[in-house]
Order: sequence, then structure tokens, then C-alpha cells
Amino acid sequence: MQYSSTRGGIAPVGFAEAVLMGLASDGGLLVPTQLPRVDAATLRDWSGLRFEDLALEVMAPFVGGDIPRDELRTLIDDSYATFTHPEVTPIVGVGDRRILELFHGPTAAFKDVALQFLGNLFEYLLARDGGELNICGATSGDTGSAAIYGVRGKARISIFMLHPKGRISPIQERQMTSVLDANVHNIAVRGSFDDAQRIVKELFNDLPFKSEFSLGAVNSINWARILAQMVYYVFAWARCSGGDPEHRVSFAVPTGNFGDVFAGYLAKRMGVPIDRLIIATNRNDILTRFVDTGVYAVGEVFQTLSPAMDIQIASNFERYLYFLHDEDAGRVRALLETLQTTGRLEVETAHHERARADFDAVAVSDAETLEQIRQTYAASGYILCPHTAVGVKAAGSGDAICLATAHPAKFNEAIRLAIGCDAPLPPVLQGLMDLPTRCLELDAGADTLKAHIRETLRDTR
Ligand SMILES: Cc1ncc(COP(=O)(O)O)c(C=O)c1O
Ligand SMILES: N[C@@H](CCOP(=O)(O)O)C(=O)O
Repeated sequence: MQYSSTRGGIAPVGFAEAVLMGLASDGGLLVPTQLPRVDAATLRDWSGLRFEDLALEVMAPFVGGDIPRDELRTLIDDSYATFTHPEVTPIVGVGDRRILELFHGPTAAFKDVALQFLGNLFEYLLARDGGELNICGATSGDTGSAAIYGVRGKARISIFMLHPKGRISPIQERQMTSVLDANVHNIAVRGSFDDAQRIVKELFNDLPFKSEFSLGAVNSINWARILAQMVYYVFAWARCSGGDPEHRVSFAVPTGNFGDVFAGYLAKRMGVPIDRLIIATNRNDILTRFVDTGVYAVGEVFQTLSPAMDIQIASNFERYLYFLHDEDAGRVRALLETLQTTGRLEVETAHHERARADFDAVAVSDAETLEQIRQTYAASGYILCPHTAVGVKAAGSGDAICLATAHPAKFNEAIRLAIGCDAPLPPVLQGLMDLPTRCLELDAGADTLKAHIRETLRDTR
């Protein structure tokens, strides 16, 4: 399997190189040059598999010959052995609603599904091929801790993780800043998540700096993130369909950086029987507006009760534009240049129609989010995290499977507002608030971050 850039500026690379490259060297995102197709017989074969075995089947064609199958199997088994649920991502019934629980990993958010795997994958590739990796990432709360837990204490890897100061939940902050391993560097940026993500991309686009410091990516700009997230869509289909290829399922997906729902979109393109994909946003509704109007226009970032989705520039939207325009990298480049210079881009009517066929999209206010948490709790005793509540509200009366992207106890300020008490802390979140922490505060500038990385690595190398 080969990977090329959404902007068409690099020669195709194999899986291992794509994973280590993170952001493509021309500033674009890496995408497979050809998507494998899944036929009805394969779907039937996959339907009874354990999560780990299914992950192997889904991932193997994308990995190609870069990792022997038995070694890929070990990587996958090790990655999901850290989950507390035997099914890894179980589906539970809440009233007549099906919830796909993605929060049984070490940091209680869906990011663990990909980042436990990516941490092990980095470690494997560096041990096998040599070299080092200095990860640079941006988080609105959940990617940061999942990535840190994925690589803490690992040889040859350091991680610099930027979060927007004061805009993540207290427990999310503690999860990251209480990890004191020498290879972990937390940075609170004075700005928004979009500022943090922009700085990280600026560093990746400074190719001499990227090469000198062997920068690596853990955000969903890294292809391996999308790949690992595709698995639970297939798993959920298999559990709900009993393996009947005619049985289609829909998903409601709380959306910010567009990585999660994009993984579902690709699974559907591969032939997994997925009907509707519902993009559920909070008040930061740039994606909802795009599906409604065909215009992607960057606006102000609002702080909401679902803070991990307080995002305006959705990284993976570029990957979608690429597939929407039949893999025409020139067109993507032109659209992105317009976005860069004017803050908006508009797709042609035919493409807008296709986008409307690909996705439903619903924006949910904070008041609706609280009401959804309240209603679900009153009816069933089940506590939704605010992001999950956005998805459940967006699903409305339809039968979409709703992705539960985080454990509610990570967002107890919102839970308390909704139901007057806290969600009980699962074991992985207990005791965090009593731990010592380490975190540096920096201005939202790429040069400041570069200087910090240079200095830190000079001291530790
Ligand atoms: C709890 C939670 N839900 C939903 C999202 C949105 O996912 P994505 O950014 O892949 O669209 C995030 C952040 O990514 C998150 O942390
Ligand atoms: N909501 C995310 C933002 C980063 O998204 P990613 O999927 O690109 O890593 C977070 O929790 O940090």
C-alpha cells in the first residue's frame, strides 16, 4: 500500500514512512493511493471476530508488506490489552438507543483506541529501523493525555503536547500534567486549540526544523490515527448486523477535528454497510454550515460545555475535500489557498450535493446538550458525556448508533449542571487531582515553541 499527499506534492511512500512523516512534506495530508474494497463474503467472515482479530484484518491491507502479519498482530494485541472491557469498544443499549462506548482505554476517551496502537507502532518502527522521534501535538483535551499515555517512558521518543490554557477540563489537564516521565513535555498555550494546531503545523511545514528534530505527529493528521479509528465502525456494524451484508447501520459522531467521522466515511467507501453518517457539532458549527451551504467559512471559536470540540479549522476536512473531488490534488490545493487567503472556501453545486449525500449534519447548543444529558439520565440512569450528548441529540429519533467518545467523569462540571451530581470516577481517573504536576506556559507562537524544543532536547540529548 502506498500513500500520497492530498496536495499532490510528494512521491508515494509506504505505510511506515507515512506514519513517521505525520504531515506530508508538502503541507498536505497522507491518504492511501487506493482504498481496499470489502466484499460481502469478507464482511460475513469478519462478523464474528474479536475486536483485536478484526483490527488485524482491517489494518493489514493498509500496512502492506511494511510489517509482518504476526508482528502486526502482536502490536494490536498489546495495544488493546490495556482496555478494561473485554470487547474493547462494546455497544450498550440505553433505552432504545445503541451507544458505542469508546472510553474503556487508559485515559477514558476514544483517542486511546488509536493512540495505544500508535505509541506501540512508533516504538516498534524506531527499534527496528533506528532513529528517534520528537512528537509535537495539539490537544483540546483528549488527544493529549491519550498520546502521552501511549508514549510515556518509551525509548527514542519525546512528546511536546500543546493545550489551550484554561480551555480544557480540570481532569483532562491533570491527566496530562501529572505525567512526570522525562520524555513528556506539557505546554499550556495562551490561545485557542486552533492556535495550538496552527503552531504545530507551522513546525511540521518548516522542513529543515522537522528533519533536524525528527518531528512526529500524534494528531489525526497522522494516517495511523484514521486507520485505527476505522476498526470500531466495522466492529459496530458486525455486532449489530449479525454479519448480514444487506443490514446497514448509521452513526452519529460528535465532531471537531473531523478525524473520527472521516474514519467512518472511509469505512463506508470501502464497502462496509453504513447508511447515514451524522456530523454532530456544538456551537462551533463550521462543518454543519458546510454541509448545509457548501461554504466552509472560518469564524470565531466559542467555548462550550463540550470543549474537546471547540474547533474551527478541522484538520481532516482536507482529506474529505480530496475524496469529494475525486482525488484531484490540484483542486484541493486551489481550494485551500483560497481558504488560507480569504478564510472561506466554497465547493461547486455538484460537490455540495455529494457532501449532502455523504453526511447529515446537526449543530447542538449547550442548552440542548444539558437537556439531553438530563433526559437520558432521568429515563435510564445512564450518564452521557457532553460530547456524546451532542451526538445523541443530533441523532434525534433515528436509529443511528451514537459514538460515546469520552467517559462523563472527565467533564463533571457539565454533568453537575445537568443532573446536579457528579458521574462516578472510573479507576483510571481516581486520585489524579492529588498528584504533582509539571507544565510550561508559552505564547501562541511557532518561534517560541521551536526555541523551547531546541533547548529541551539540547539538555536531554
Ligand atoms: C470527547 C471527544 N469527542 C469528540 C471529539 C471530536 O472528534 P474529532 O476531532 O475526531 O472530530 C473529540 C476530539 O477530538 C473529543 O475529545
Ligand atoms: N478534540 C481533540 C483535538 C485534536 O484532534 P485530533 O483527533 O486531530 O488529535 C483533542 O481532544 O485533543
